Formats: sequence, structure tokens, C-alpha cells
Amino acid sequence: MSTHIGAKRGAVAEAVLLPGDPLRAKYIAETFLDDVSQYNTVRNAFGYTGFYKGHPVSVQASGMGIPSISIYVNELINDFGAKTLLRVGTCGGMSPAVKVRDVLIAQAASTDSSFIRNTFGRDIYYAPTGNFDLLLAAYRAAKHQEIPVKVGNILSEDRFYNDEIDRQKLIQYGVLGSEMEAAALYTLAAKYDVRALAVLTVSNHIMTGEETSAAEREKSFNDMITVALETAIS
Ligand SMILES: O=P(O)(O)O[C@H]1O[C@H](CO)[C@@H](O)[C@H]1O
Ligand SMILES: O=c1cc[nH]c(=O)[nH]1
Repeated sequence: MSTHIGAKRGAVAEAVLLPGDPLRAKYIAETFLDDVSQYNTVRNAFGYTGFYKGHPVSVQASGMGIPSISIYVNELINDFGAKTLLRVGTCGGMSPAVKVRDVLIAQAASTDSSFIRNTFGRDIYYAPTGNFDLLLAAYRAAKHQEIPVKVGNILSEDRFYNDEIDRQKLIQYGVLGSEMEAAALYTLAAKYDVRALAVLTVSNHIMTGEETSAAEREKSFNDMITVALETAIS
């Protein structure tokens, strides 16, 4: 049992999917996993362990933002022995190359968060990077399932509402979309020598204002979750 995860050691699988939303964790567990048991309800950050194609997999809600996901990632790694961490989140599209409902794989995660400076000091602009083996496995799983994916740099923002940021410049420099956690996930995974990757669904386009309906989101979520689960057991 850790401060924010009320489970016995051994209750969490080595491979963990990390949606921000607790209800997405419930949906993944109920829709995709067999023999599911719920191991966490602390703060309603639901956590479940079950089996995907016979392999143990957990799903842990990570909340919104870098402070929240950092808590769960630290505890999953240090108290429960997690080795493979796959964020399954929504993001806002930024690049014109990205459309709503697209699935993105975050090769790298730029950030405006002070997390990097807190970790490395003022002089180092560390580049949080997804694990290459997971990235390759995710890309291959997507191709195999005929799920189109785009791979590239994303932005992990400290603020959901931020009209002060120069998005055009970030787009010019190749940033595909924006979410709020991957940079910390990648940095902590590097610190503790475990593997991490973020697979994201574009739920809205920040530049055009386009949004998805709940029904449309479900199909894209299922694609993202399938890619992540296939990667988890690869
Ligand atoms: O859908 P999730 O996984 O929560 O991810 C995105 O959605 C939240 C903002 O609405 C932030 O957590 C952002 O990263
Ligand atoms: O962080 C996020 C997530 C979804 N959509 C956004 O615009 N931002």
C-alpha cells in the first residue's frame, strides 16, 4: 500500500495503462480485460488489474496534469514494481497535419513545466523521450490493426487554458498536439530505468476549434487503447 494507491504489493501488473480519467480506466478494464479486480479507489483514482490475451495488465487513473501523474508514476514504480507505463490520453491537435480522432504516438514531449528545471537545474533543457522499443511495438501494432497513427513531438502543458503560449512557433517546429502529462512520465521513467510511452487520441483541434462527439471519441479511444494494450504485451 502506498500513499495514493490502496493495494497490496503484487496487486499491480508490471505493465500499466495510464488514462487521466478514472472513468476511462473503468471503461478499459470492463471492455478490454478479463478476470478484472479493482485494487484502488483512493481519491476515486480507480485502479484495476486483469488479463489482456492472457497477459496481466493494470490500468491506473493518473489524474490531470504533471503533479498528479507524477504521484502515480512514482508509487507505481517504487512501491509496486511497474516496468512498462503506457499513457492513454486525450490531446488537443495543434499541427494542421493532425485531425480530430487521429491517434498520436508521442516520440518526445516538450514542456513548459518547471518539472524539468526542478530536476536538472537552470542550464539543462532535458528532452523527455518515449521508449524506443515501446514506440516501435506501438507503431507495428497500429499497422497490424490498420489503425493510422502519427508519430512525433508533442507538448505537455502546465495549463489547459493558455492563450499566452506561441502555438504557431511550436507548430512550425513540429509539435503535433498538446496534453498535460507525458513529459513527466518520460522523465520519471528515465530516472527509474523503466519504459514509458504516451499514445494519445486527438479529442479536439486547438487551432480550428473542431471537437468530437462522444460516439466518435469512443471509436478513437478504442483504437488508442488497442494500440496500447498490444504494446503492453509485446
Ligand atoms: O484525457 P486525459 O488522459 O486526462 O488527458 C488530457 O485531458 C486532460 C485535460 O482535459 C489532461 O489530463 C490532458 O492531458
Ligand atoms: O490537454 C489537452 C487535452 C485535450 N485537449 C486539449 O486541448 N488539451
